[in-house]
Amino acid sequence: MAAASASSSLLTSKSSSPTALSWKNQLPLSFATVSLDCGRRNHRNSHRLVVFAMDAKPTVLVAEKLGQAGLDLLKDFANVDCAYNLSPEELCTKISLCDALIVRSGTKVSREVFESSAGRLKVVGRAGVGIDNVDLAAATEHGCLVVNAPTANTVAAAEHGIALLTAMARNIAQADASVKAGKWQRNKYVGVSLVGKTLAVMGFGKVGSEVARRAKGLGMHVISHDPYAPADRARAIGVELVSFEEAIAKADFISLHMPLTAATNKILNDETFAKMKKGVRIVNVARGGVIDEEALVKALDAGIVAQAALDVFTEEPPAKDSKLVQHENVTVTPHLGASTMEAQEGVAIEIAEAVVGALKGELAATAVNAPMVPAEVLTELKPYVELAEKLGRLAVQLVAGGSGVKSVKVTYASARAPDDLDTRLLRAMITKGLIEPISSVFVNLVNADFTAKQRGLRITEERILLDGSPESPLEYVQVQIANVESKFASAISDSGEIKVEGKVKDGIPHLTKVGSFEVDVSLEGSLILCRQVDQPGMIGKVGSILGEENVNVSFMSVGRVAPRKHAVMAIGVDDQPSKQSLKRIGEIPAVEEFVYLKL
Ligand SMILES: NC(=O)C1=CN([C@@H]2O[C@H](COP(=O)(O)OP(=O)(O)OC[C@H]3O[C@@H](n4cnc5c(N)ncnc54)[C@H](O)[C@@H]3O)[C@@H](O)[C@H]2O)C=CC1
Ligand SMILES: O=C(O)C(=O)COP(=O)(O)O
Repeated sequence: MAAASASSSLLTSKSSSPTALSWKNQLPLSFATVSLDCGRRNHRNSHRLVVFAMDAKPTVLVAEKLGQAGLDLLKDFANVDCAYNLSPEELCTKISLCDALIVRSGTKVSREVFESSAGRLKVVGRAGVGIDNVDLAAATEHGCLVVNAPTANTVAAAEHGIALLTAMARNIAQADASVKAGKWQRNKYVGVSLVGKTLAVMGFGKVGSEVARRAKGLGMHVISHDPYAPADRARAIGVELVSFEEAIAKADFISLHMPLTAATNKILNDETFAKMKKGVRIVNVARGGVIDEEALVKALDAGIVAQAALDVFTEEPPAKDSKLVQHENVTVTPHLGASTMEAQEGVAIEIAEAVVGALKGELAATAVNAPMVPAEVLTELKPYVELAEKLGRLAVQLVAGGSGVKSVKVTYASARAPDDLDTRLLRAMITKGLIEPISSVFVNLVNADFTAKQRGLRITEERILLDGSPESPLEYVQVQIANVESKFASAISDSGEIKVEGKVKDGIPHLTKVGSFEVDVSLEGSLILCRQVDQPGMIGKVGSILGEENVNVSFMSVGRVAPRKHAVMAIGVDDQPSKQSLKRIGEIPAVEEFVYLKL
């Protein structure tokens, strides 16, 4: 079960302490066995946490239409409840019965949704790219993983962008409506050519770069603004990255492909429209919010913007009498960028795999609010992950007095260069170990840093660079809690902190130091730490008390200062000794102090 405790903790629930809740208490699933298997899965680079469902399935609420192939994948693993067009209130009511939720862009996954789920919701899957409709901060605070499907609709969105660009330039929508109304207005619908014109692609990510590639094929001169895109990737397809000011000033056409963030909100506004070429044409298949829609109407009326083609709106659907939608120089579609048969099938599979994987405890490759750890790294770190959680768990159980745990220092000693050691996973597990034994909060990879911060727990990390060949990622890990008393005084180091140190030996986490005493005990089951006067027969005395009530001793080690002086004995036990036995151990005359700790 040692692997179970470490692995289940990665993304799921409290489980590793004997006193902690089991999976049954956390997920309304009757998961019986958990084990870690760091193999590759399909094409994805993700580790696996294998969970065997014995008699119940998780429930996945699909709140917007999803392709059949995705639904089929979900149904193999979960109960699937497809309920479309839910009001916010209905969603909040239903969510308390669901382990996962899948949405597209039409559902607001607000803080209320996470609050209403009362901890049951473990995964939100966004069947598409933009996660601006999901309250990520609230998800993280509630330990809920958010995954998206970032690749399957890229081409569809890019093709829609090009469709809008060409349709706008040649007045296709307006001309179509005119002919259908019985008119024949050949002079009214004279268009503009694309060839030789400058297109500014704003946001050179997946969609933007595909739009750029296609526009080059149409003979356009393409420039792009993206502060975070690598210039060589743009150069490779003949696109020059330029500043925002230069892009908007030079463009005949502007196509928007950035995410909606605080920085991009209303990035096209009165001020920026004023800097554009008169007669510029604008395409938006990103998010409505990147344009100040009132400012766009003004710019259209003033002739600064000759035309706009919009797939997305600040409010969707937009008001029926929206001036922007009704404007004769504006072409609109109802957020159709991702809506091709192919993209929807792809997105459905992509999100279903991500959600099922996350429910199984895998670290999702498309996690939006959790560190993504490549499979190779995870395979190597697995025993250290276990060690980290157990050291945190041990250290906090040694704390006494009411001052609270505020300041924790973690030291990683390794021969690896700091850049080769990503400690986020280890830090999250130490945090989990520190917090869970003393609270009802469950901590996972998603919410570890947030939970620590919220509790005023400051975790500082230090790395010690060792000489030698860096075969293993870490030589030892040390956890120190400052400014606290200990119920086991020997755990206080010479510098005044509670200190525990451990290492991985033959793939098994070991405790190797308590305070200033060196011990060596594998971190499995539970542990009795006992300081005694070093004298013969102590091991036998303690062993026979435990043996009398059939408590199996898995490990024993004695660390002493000097022969016949003080020694700390660490005893690993498979079963929990009775209070009576613990009392008897404490009554052995040579025993000066002892503590029983659950791992
Ligand atoms: N209309 C639709 O149905 C669809 C819309 N989308 C939207 O298209 C947008 C782009 O999607 P992807 O290309 O998949 O995302 P992406 O993440 O691959 O690309 C976004 C790019 O925008 C850049 N960016 C961020 N802040 C910027 C700023 N201030 N100025 C300029 N560039 C900035 C990023 O560096 C990144 O390269 C998203 O908003 C997404 O929601 C995506 C698919 C379908
Ligand atoms: O993937 C995106 O960002 C989209 O905008 C697509 O939205 P949709 O899934 O079609 O509601």
